[in-house]
Amino acid sequence: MFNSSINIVKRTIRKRPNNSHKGTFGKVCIIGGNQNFGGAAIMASKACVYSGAGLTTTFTDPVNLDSLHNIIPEAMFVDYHDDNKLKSMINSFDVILIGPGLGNDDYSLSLVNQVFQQINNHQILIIDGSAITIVANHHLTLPDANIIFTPHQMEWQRLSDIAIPDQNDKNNQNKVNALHSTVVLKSHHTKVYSNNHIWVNPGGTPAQATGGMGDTLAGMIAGFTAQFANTEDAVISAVFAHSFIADKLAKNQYVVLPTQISDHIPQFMKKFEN
Ligand SMILES: NC(=O)C1=CN([C@@H]2O[C@H](COP(=O)(O)OP(=O)(O)OC[C@H]3O[C@@H](n4cnc5c(N)ncnc54)[C@H](OP(=O)(O)O)[C@@H]3O)[C@@H](O)[C@H]2O)[C@@H](O)CC1
Ligand SMILES: Nc1ncnc2c1ncn2[C@@H]1O[C@H](COP(=O)(O)OP(=O)(O)O)[C@@H](O)[C@H]1O
Ligand SMILES: [Mg+2]
Repeated sequence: MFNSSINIVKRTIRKRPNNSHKGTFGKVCIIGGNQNFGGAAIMASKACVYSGAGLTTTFTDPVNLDSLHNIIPEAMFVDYHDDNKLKSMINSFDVILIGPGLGNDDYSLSLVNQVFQQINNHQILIIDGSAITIVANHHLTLPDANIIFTPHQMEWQRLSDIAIPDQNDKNNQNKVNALHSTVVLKSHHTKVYSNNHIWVNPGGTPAQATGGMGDTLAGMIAGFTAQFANTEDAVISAVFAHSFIADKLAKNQYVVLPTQISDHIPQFMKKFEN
């Protein structure tokens, strides 16, 4: 399991061509971070930039602007209340990540609806955190796009109607097929379900059990899928990298912070590039 996962990572993370530029490595939009959960959008943005996405733009509440730029000045900012900007920019991104720290109020719902209405089927849409709860609570119809859900077990219960004790491979795969999406079901043993294929993460540590860890993973998945052509392999590689880095840090640390994982992504990618 570990060796086959390493093989996926090695065939995914390509050496960067000399004649490349930032546009070669994908444009990502991250939508999230209300007045209470700004950290989630910032952590996702940091993870995305450190994963090597060429350009990252964060649509968030303006209260988060200074913190965003203090922590990750490489990310661009758009006020997520600016409907016209969202409308005019949305189709310019390769990957849209919506949900980290988005919250569940009416405005969050309207943002999810706007994205669902405008996204096209060439784009990758990662639905995380609050956005999963919104899709579930409001029974939203999914748009025609390359969709990746990243639920923890409770979010998956809300979305799938499968109670946590009943979340076995057969029940999960049936629901995944009905959703026509990839699902990263996060737990102490995260699994990636796609197209009748299940990958089980060989790594992970309880040192990861801290708020923001999933926001960071969502940002990594955004960064990896923006750069690497095989989306399923890119998702698996991001999940693997996230826990591989955590496992290494946990050898000397009681708890691993999400932002520390991001700090180590560039070294991880260098180690496994091919
Ligand atoms: N710094 C920031 O800005 C941060 C912002 N954040 C943002 O907050 C938003 C809400 O996300 P959320 O995950 O915190 O809340 P919610 O969806 O209600 O789920 C929690 C409920 O599910 C249950 N549960 C059962 N199994 C579980 C499992 N395996 N893993 C996890 N939970 C499990 C759990 O049960 P409990 O453990 O409490 O018994 C509890 O009842 C979202 O947008 C996110 O991005 C956070 O990332 C934190 C840092
Ligand atoms: N005990 C554990 N062992 C391994 N991984 C864990 C453990 N607890 C949490 N994680 C990982 O941490 C992340 C938590 O995601 P999530 O609950 O969405 O966090 P948040 O929304 O606070 O950012 C997932 O990637 C999950 O696999
Ligand atoms: Mg989460």
